[in-house]
Amino acid sequence: MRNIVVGSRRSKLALTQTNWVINELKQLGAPFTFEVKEIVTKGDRVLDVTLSKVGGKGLFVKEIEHELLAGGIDMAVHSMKDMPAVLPEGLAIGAVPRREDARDVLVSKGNRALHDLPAGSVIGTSSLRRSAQLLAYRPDLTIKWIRGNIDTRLAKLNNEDYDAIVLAAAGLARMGWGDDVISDYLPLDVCVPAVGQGALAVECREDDDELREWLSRLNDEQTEQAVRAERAFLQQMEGGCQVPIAGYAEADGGIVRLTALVASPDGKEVYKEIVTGADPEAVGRQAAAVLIEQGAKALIERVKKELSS
Ligand SMILES: NCc1[nH]cc(CCC(=O)O)c1CC(=O)O
Repeated sequence: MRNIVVGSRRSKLALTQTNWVINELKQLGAPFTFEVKEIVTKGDRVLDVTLSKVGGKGLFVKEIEHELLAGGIDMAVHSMKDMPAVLPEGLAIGAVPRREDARDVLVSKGNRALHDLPAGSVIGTSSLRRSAQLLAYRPDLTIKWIRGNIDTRLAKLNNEDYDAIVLAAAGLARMGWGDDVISDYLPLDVCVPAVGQGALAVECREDDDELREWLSRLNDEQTEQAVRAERAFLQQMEGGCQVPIAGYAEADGGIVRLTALVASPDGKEVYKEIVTGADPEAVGRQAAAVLIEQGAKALIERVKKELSS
C-alpha cells in the first residue's frame, strides 16, 4: 500500500486540520497509509512582527510547497486563507472540502458584543483587514497588534491589556471552541472575511493522479466555486498586500455572489462591491475592476508610497 507523507505546520490548528483530512480519506476507503511530517515555516518562526511586514501571505506555505516539489511530502493541508493567489508550477489544489463558518468573531472580556463595547476599548488583531473594518464601524475603538496562535491569543486576552480580540470562527470551531468563548459573530457585511477564510486547501503535486482521484472525492463544489471567485479577486489585487482586502463568496445553483472590499488601514475609505455571475473567475476579476475604477488602485498606490517614504 502506498504511504502518503502529509506535511503539516506544527500548530495545534494545522495538525487538527491535517488529521481531519487524513481521517476523511480513510473513511472514503483510500488505499493509503498516512504519515504526518511536521514542518516549521517562516510564519511560525517569526512571531514578533506584524505578518504583513515579514511577507504576508505565503509565509506559512512556501517551505511546505518546496517539500512537495522535492518529493519529501506528498500532500499538505493548508488554511485556504494562508494560500497565495497563484500556486507554484507543478502543484495543484486537489481538494477544497466543505467550508466552515467563514465569519470573524469577537471574544471579549465580559462577553460583550461589538456594538456594546465601551468607547476606547482595546481590540487585539494583527490583521489589516479586521482592523480597517472594525474602525469603519466603530472609529472610537483602539487597535492593538497581537500575534501568536489561537491558544496564545486567548491567553493574551486574559493576561494582557486587551478588552477583546477578533478571530476566525472556523479556527476556533476546528479546535473545539464555540459559543463558550465567542461573544459576538460579526455579520458578513460588517466584517467581510478574508479570501478563503473558513476553507481548507489540500495541496499535492499536479501529476499525482492516484492521490488526486481520492482527493477529488473530498471536494465540495460550492465551496470550490466560491473560493475560485474570491481568489481571482485576490490575484487581481495582489501587489497591494499592505492594503486591507476582503472577499467572501457563496455559490448556489451555479451562480456565484461575491462581496469584495478594499479599505484604507484607518477604515475611513471603504470600496465595496457585490458581483454575481456564473463564471467564478470572471466574477472575481469583475469585482477587482469595479473597485479599481472606484478608487482602490489610487488607494493602493498611496499606501505603498506612504510605506516606502
Ligand atoms: N490568521 C491565521 C489563521 N489562518 C487560518 C486561521 C483559521 C481560520 C481559517 O481557516 O480561516 C487563522 C486564525 C484566525 O484568523 O483566527
